[in-house]
Amino acid sequence: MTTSAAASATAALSTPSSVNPHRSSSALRLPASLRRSHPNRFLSSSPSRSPLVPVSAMASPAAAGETSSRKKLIIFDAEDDLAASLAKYTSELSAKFAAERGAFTVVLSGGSLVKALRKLAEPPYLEAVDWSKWHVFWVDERVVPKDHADSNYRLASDQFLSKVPIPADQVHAINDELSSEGAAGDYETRLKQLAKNGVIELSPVSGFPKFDLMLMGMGPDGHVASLFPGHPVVNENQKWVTFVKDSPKPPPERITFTFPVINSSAHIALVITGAGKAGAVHKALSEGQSTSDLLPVEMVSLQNGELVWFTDKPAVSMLSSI
Ligand SMILES: O=C(O)[C@H](O)[C@@H](O)[C@H](O)[C@H](O)COP(=O)(O)O
Repeated sequence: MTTSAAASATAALSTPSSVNPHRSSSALRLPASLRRSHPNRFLSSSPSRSPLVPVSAMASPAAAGETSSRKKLIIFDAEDDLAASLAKYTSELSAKFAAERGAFTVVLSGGSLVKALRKLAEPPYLEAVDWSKWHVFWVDERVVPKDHADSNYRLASDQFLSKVPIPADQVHAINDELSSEGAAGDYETRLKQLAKNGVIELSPVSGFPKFDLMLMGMGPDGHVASLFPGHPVVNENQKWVTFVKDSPKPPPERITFTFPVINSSAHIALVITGAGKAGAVHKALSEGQSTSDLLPVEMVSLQNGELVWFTDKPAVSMLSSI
């Protein structure tokens, strides 16, 4: 999508303010193909000025006892705007969950997502966020020692966690002394204990853990967490945590949350930037595909929660061909 296409589309859609209190005056009309009923269809927006403008939402109204999910796609002019918006979004959820239940469970991926969190460790968020309520988890981890250059724990620790005062015993890293299979089982056992203690909520719908916020990236091939296209673990529907020994993205051994856990989340922020992701974004937002060849990113579909794609213009640059 060119800038001018985005700009001219920007004025066209108005979103009911009842759906979204943060409504921007600018919103994007997407092609009809993006507004149809595929589970991953979104409305979209291009907030160039506001720090947080989840402009459009597609909500399924929920009757009592039913589930509802909301999906948004936000397109930022610059990565710095994205990082500012992500910090605001996260801090608002932190305040909400800390007030509602005295804990905020946050799940991180590796990759470029971690850099996008940098503004949380700066004023005003550094002082304003109640870090004592945070419990941090990993949606996936490479099976390497914690001080290894490939470790997602180390990445998050170096770039984010070392800069904010989260109590050390609330940072739930994978046990790096175990095999991939052992580490996955151990992590699942620890999550179950934290669910028993009430730190992690359980979804009344699925019985799987319901994390307050997952912050995840997507690979150029459409993978999320360590759930890669065509790998059998994408179909795992019993375990909370599983492992792979043959990840196409090095290193090969990883542990990963399963889709039932990911899709039970209360909120997911999917951070997707750069032209290298444009093909997968295009595929994910295209119609006419069968449900048998879904990319992992297309399988992210919350039962009862909010999924927000935080993207930039290069990442959505192929959408004009839809
Ligand atoms: O450990 C990992 O490899 C990640 O958790 C992985 O799922 C990552 O988030 C994506 O590959 C996106 O990474 P980039 O944003 O760096 O492309």
